Amino acid sequence: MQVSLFSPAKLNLSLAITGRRADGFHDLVSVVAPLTWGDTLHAEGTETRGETLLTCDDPALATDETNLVRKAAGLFRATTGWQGGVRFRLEKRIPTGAGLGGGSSNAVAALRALQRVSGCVVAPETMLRMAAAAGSDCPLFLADGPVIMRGRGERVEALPESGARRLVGRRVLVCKPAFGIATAWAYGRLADGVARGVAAYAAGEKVEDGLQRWLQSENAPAEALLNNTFEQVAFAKFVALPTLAAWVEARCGVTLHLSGSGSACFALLGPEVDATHVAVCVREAWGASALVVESALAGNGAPVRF
Ligand SMILES: C[C@@](CO)(OP(=O)(O)O)[C@H](O)COP(=O)(O)OP(=O)(O)OC[C@H]1O[C@@H](n2ccc(N)nc2=O)[C@H](O)[C@@H]1O
Ligand SMILES: Nc1ncnc2c1ncn2[C@@H]1O[C@H](COP(=O)(O)OP(=O)(O)O)[C@@H](O)[C@H]1O
Repeated sequence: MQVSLFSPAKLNLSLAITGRRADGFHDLVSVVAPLTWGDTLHAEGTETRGETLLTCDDPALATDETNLVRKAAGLFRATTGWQGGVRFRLEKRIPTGAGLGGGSSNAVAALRALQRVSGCVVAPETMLRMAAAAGSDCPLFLADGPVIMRGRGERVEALPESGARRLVGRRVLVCKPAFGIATAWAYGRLADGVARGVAAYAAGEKVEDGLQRWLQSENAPAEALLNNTFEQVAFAKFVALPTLAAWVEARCGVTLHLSGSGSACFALLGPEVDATHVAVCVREAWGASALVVESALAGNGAPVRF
């Protein structure tokens, strides 16, 4: 059997990091949505028992055991006992180190593909457990629409309909400079700040109150949701980010935000905004090597139940 699965990028519309846990990870509250833009993962069964083959059209991405597609396959085999062979082919479009969740999305696409290729029936709770073991950002990709993500990332619930309809279908412009930002660096920078007495974390209760208010205020636009704890540390270190944000705001009247730990930024585009004009401004500031993509927030509104 051969399957081809779309593996979307994500945007953290809101991202509040609320504190460091005893296990070294951080607790967060984030409204996250998949995009209509992303990678494609192809998978087919092979005759050789136990083999996992992986090729990728991006030569810069390692296809060894560090690749999250392989990690997901290892978790799937260990969990289900499946011993068949599989060949993956990854068509990569989402850049790494971007805060767009490309690797995490690929891991969930691999789990879904393996369900089909192996014929194993896997319960939703088991899919969630495997996804959470693959990476903090993986569970959110089990939903096909906007979610509220909590804990380390393993607690996901569908964004209530009143919120989802203000997000799904919104046009976005995503841009990324030539450099990336490592997630561990960004979390480490927050923790360093706290160690020096800086109030780097968001107050959990205030964040939850704000989110509930946004959900209940039917007229509050998606724009009122946007904030990201990482912006302060990322913008302080990587000055190309605030420089671009100021340039795009002045030239196009569009506000850029960081996605996840960066380095990708995004803007929600109103119907009046000419995305091509914004793209030209981004390239004027960051040069031709910058990635600029127009996409939309995706979702079918189906509830996520585990
Ligand atoms: C910041 C976020 C926001 O959605 O996204 P990205 O910017 O990576 O896309 C996520 O929390 C990233 O999740 P993910 O990229 O899966 O992280 P993992 O591979 O599990 O962990 C990478 C490293 O980040 C730190 N980490 C990650 C998640 C978390 N809740 N607390 C942490 O402290 C840990 O230092 C860990 O070693
Ligand atoms: N299939 C994959 N696609 C992208 N990155 C991967 C993959 N497998 C492993 N990685 C590694 O995972 C790390 C983070 O993944 P990435 O897609 O950049 O997510 P993010 O930028 O959202 O943290 C990168 O350092 C990358 O090398």
